[in-house]
Amino acid sequence: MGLSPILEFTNVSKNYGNKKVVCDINFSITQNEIIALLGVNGAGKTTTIKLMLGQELPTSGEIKLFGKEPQDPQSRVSVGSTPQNVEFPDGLKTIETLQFIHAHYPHPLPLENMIEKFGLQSFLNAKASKLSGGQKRRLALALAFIGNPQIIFLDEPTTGLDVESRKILLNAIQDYSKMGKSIFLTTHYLEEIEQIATRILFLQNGKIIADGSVSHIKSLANTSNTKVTFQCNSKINWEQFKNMRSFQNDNDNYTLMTTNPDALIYELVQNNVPFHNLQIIRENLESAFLNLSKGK
Ligand SMILES: Nc1ncnc2c1ncn2[C@@H]1O[C@H](COP(=O)(O)OP(=O)(O)OP(=O)(O)O)[C@@H](O)[C@H]1O
Repeated sequence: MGLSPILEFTNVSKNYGNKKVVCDINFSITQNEIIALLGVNGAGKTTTIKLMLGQELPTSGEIKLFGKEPQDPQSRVSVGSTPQNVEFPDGLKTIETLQFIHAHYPHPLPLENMIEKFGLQSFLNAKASKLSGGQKRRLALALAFIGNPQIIFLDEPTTGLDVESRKILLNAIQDYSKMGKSIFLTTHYLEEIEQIATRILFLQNGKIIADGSVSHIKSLANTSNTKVTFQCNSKINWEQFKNMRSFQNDNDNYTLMTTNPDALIYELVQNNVPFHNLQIIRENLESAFLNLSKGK
């Protein structure tokens, strides 16, 4: 028996005036997923998150969150989120803000753990509205997790975070998914997401043009090529190398393209090619993203 979906989009479209921002998208999310929604600026990522949260209504199609409308308060209790821009009301201190939200949930996570996990100790008594941009984001992230929801939606959560805070967040996301929960996030930082995402949705002009694991997305985007670079100062008959797809050289600096770098390097060694400064540069999600965005 399959897991019942947490969220389901069926033929969902959203227009603003006569501009189609989300076009007939279908997907569902189940337990234990870390899903990254990728796409260039204006692709429709924030709109998709707003639709998921019931902050916008679809022009057509159906969205179900825990089998209910996303605006239904019963489904909202199992959802955590942070918007792209976070603001807090004047007056409440950080600790009071945490306590206030903590008290709203039936089975919240321990407050102390959240304070420690997101490094909030040093500004617990400061007014939340007066925190720095990065501190506000850390507080907002703690608030997204604090209710112990089944799914958390994060719109560009690492934007404005320093290196340490990014690490904290990425760990928090992984720990959370180990508890069987799901996280849905948008991001422009592909390198960090490549490490943790179990699934990538790729949005282009409001359409999902790819949906799958990081390796699936890379394979779709034709990134099976690996670059092998080295320096070599002797003349070589390159035609003999079966595992090489192409080569370029600039004097002694060589760049070879291959789908099998291990086999190619073995061939170089077997043929006594006197190379040095060898580097293997594997294509990453970033290049997959660029290829997909360009429609390659
Ligand atoms: N309330 C609105 N009214 C009219 N147009 C809107 C509205 N909100 C978004 N749009 C338009 O919808 C398109 C998609 O916007 P959206 O914010 O969803 O993109 P995004 O993928 O999140 O972009 P970014 O990476 O820049 O955050 C854009 O062209 C934007 O101008």
